[in-house]
Amino acid sequence: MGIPVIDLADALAPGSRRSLAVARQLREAATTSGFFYVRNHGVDPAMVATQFALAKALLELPAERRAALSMKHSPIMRGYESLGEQTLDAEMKPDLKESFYCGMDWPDDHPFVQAGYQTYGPSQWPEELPQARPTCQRYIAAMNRLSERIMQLMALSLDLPEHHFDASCRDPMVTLRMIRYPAHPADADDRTFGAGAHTDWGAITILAQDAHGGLEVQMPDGQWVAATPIEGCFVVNLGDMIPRWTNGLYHSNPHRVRNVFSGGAPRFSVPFFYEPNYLARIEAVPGTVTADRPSRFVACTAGEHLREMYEKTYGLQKAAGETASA
Ligand SMILES: O=C(O)CCC(=O)C(=O)O
Ligand SMILES: [Fe+2]
Repeated sequence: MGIPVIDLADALAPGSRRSLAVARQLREAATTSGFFYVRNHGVDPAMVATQFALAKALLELPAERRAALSMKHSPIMRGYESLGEQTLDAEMKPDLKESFYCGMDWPDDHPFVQAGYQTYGPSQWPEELPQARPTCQRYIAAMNRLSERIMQLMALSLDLPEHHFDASCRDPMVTLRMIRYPAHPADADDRTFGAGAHTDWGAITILAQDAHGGLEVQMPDGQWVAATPIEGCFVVNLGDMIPRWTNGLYHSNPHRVRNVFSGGAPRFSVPFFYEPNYLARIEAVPGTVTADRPSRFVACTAGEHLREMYEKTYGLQKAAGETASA
């Protein structure tokens, strides 16, 4: 069992000819590894290349400029995360990566911005890279379109109407992250990772990775399998909201990164995290609670779920009034 490649040709628009065939492949991946590649996804390769060039420019700004734009200055965690700031696997050493987080531009008077909800609000942009904001906004728009379509194919895969998740995905919580992994140290021990083993927290992640490799996925039998880069493909994986939405039928699998194949060069990756609307209710969809599969999760809102995850890995204080259920 590996990570399948799903070809989205003739499945990119609602009602397309191959939608049901793709939905079947998606179900197979979702009930096993929770990971798949997508090919013919409709995103211009030049746009992806531009995003990597920007990632390099952002993450190689002088240290004092990166510190000035630290995500610690942002109530919604936009900006720079420095080396070792996050520990994705609490049993391991702090992660050997640095990253830049940004999100969609929301109008200041949007009710979710006013409420200070996680992910809705301004990003921090470096003045010296004026192209950063428009480049990221274009990339996010393309990722939003692809994510919406994957959610529709997921609905079909669950024998639901194609548009079942559309309303939950209006005004989604999205985060674009650009990551730089330094070369893995020669004297690293087995507790050293670029990104420690973790599951993603949201609905779907669309990952662009450079050609070096280093990402591994844990299969249901416990084996770790390399998610080797495939030219022209994104890696898509399901986050923890999906098991909650499907009562455990679909999986969010652990994955981890070690930058060990790059010959000493840094590795760059650009994950895009797509989550439903902050207030969307995440509870088992029709057909997923059965006599054999009794209800396994407490229903919650998407916002409550996400907030709980940030608190876990960054040790954030719980915001007043937010009571995420487990
Ligand atoms: O860099 C990668 O390949 C994966 C990054 C990742 O898993 C994450 O940011 O959640
Ligand atoms: Fe991840």
